[in-house]
Amino acid sequence: MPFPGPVSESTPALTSSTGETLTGRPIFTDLKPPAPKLSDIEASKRLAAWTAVDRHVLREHKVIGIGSGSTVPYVVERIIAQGREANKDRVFIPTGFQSKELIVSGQLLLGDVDQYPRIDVTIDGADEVDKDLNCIKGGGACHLREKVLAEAADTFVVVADYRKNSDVLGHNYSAGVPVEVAPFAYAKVLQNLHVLGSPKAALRMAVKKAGPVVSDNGNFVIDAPFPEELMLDPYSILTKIKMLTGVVEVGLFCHMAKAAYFGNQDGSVTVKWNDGRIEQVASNGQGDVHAATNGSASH
Ligand SMILES: O=C[C@H](O)[C@H](O)[C@H](O)COP(=O)(O)O
Repeated sequence: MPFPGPVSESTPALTSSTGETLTGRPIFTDLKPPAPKLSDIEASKRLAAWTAVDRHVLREHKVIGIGSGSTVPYVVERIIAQGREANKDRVFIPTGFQSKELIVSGQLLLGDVDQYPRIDVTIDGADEVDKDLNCIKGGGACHLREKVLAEAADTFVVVADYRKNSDVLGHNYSAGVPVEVAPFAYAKVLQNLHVLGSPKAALRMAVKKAGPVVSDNGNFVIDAPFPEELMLDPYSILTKIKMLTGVVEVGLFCHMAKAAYFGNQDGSVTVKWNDGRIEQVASNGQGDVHAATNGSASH
């Protein structure tokens, strides 16, 4: 795949309208969307992904984590658009089969987290993000590797379309909390989850295969929906589930993301920061910041 688009190599340092420290040299690329025209949702994903890459994947970043899901191809697209020069001495760490394919087909250098346990920036999608930047992840069964890459990163950034922007986890993504389990322990963990307050927790079944979904790590996945009163405190649920023997990882990412970018239908981007600020970036790139109040972060 060619590296499209001209890239300015002599861009001055960016000062964010949020006061966010964007100390490095950003790499500006052409923001005009290429043909063909995308649906509203796809355009929103692309907008979020491109904005996040422009702000967080900087010249000095050499080890970059690439997440999973339907928004991530736009992340890779925008990184490729930064040009061969910017990417020639970078290494990209995938969170699973899909992102590995994106990296390889984009002719980017593939690495793994065992070689690079410290990552400059990881950008990933999410199934839902609440007002405190807690996320449900794992709708694609990738959350174990995703969490390792998020933890390993100096900066972890989430990108998504407006449907993922929520006040309370579970409002928009009702399938439940994804729980990766060792296959032989799944029935015991299911019972434990029922007792913990998720009576409808169920093994995730494959669609075009008889039997359960098997993760990239060879494990099963349980989806455990919890009532709103429990989802108000996702960290507490996370710790309880994580203590169950047989659980490999839980798709609740608490206190991890620095910022979440949501593309909106009107062409703007809502950015929720981990200090509570909410920034509206208009389609002309101008930011408008206000503090989050009374949980009104949804767009
Ligand atoms: O396991 C999958 C990942 O956590 C994805 O990042 C998440 O499911 C979001 O995927 P999508 O952007 O396709 O909704």
